[in-house]
Amino acid sequence: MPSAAVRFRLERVNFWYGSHQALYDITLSIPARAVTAFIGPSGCGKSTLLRLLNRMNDLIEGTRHTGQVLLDGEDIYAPGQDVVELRRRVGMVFQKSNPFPKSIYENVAFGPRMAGWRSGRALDELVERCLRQAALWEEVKDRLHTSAWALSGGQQQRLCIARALATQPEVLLMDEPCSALDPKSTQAVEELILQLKQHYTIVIVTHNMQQAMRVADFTAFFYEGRLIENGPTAEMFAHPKEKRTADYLSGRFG
Ligand SMILES: Nc1ncnc2c1ncn2[C@@H]1O[C@H](COP(=O)(O)OP(=O)(O)OP(=O)(O)O)[C@@H](O)[C@H]1O
Repeated sequence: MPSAAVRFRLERVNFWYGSHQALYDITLSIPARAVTAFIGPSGCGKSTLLRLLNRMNDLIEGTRHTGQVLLDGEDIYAPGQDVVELRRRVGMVFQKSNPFPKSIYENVAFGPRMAGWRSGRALDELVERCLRQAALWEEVKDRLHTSAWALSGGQQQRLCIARALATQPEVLLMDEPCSALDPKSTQAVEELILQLKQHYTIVIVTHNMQQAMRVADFTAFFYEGRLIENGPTAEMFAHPKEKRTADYLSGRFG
């Protein structure tokens, strides 16, 4: 990849669910303060690879990997690594928005409270800042203490982004964040992603190639657990080097 600072570096990563190998020999750099998209047909391992980046796969019994996953040069799987701190640094937003059954305010305040923040002005300011960053503040500022479940799907997804931002992460992992959203909400979330990349490293799994074109600086194409090709998005879409990439991008399969 080009000269941008590397945030994640994967070195020869293999991954298994029990005896089923889902990833093969993945070597890939993920640049800082840019958006990287993982694309490829269903089941090719995009989500598995995303979950390796903040050790969410640890929660699935019977999984194991070989190779190295380096964050700022440090192996996140090395003995003694603090997984709670890792997940604070590497936040995650899921396909289906999943606000807690609490108020809008408490959804955003949840992570900071777990980290020891008390009620007060500093917490109010943090909640406001995150809601502003998630482009939701104007829509909810008069009803912060009402249920998050009363928000629309697109608003709930932006709330989940605000909640992820509240622990002050460095990286945001997004697993198909727009797949349950209508076009207008999708546009709002995409605009947000473009804003956020100024401060955060973003990795997004998407089935939507137009979305990858619109938001991603870099794209990695996977097929049957292998990384087939990666590089700057515009270049890869215009001139794919591999036939399988070209076939996928042209809609011939997937
Ligand atoms: N919890 C699990 N237990 C066992 N196998 C799994 C599990 N999750 C995923 N797999 C398998 O690992 C492979 C990769 O799955 P993964 O969900 O990473 O693919 P994906 O590219 O994200 O797919 P999709 O686009 O459909 O979400 C698939 O063969 C899948 O069946």
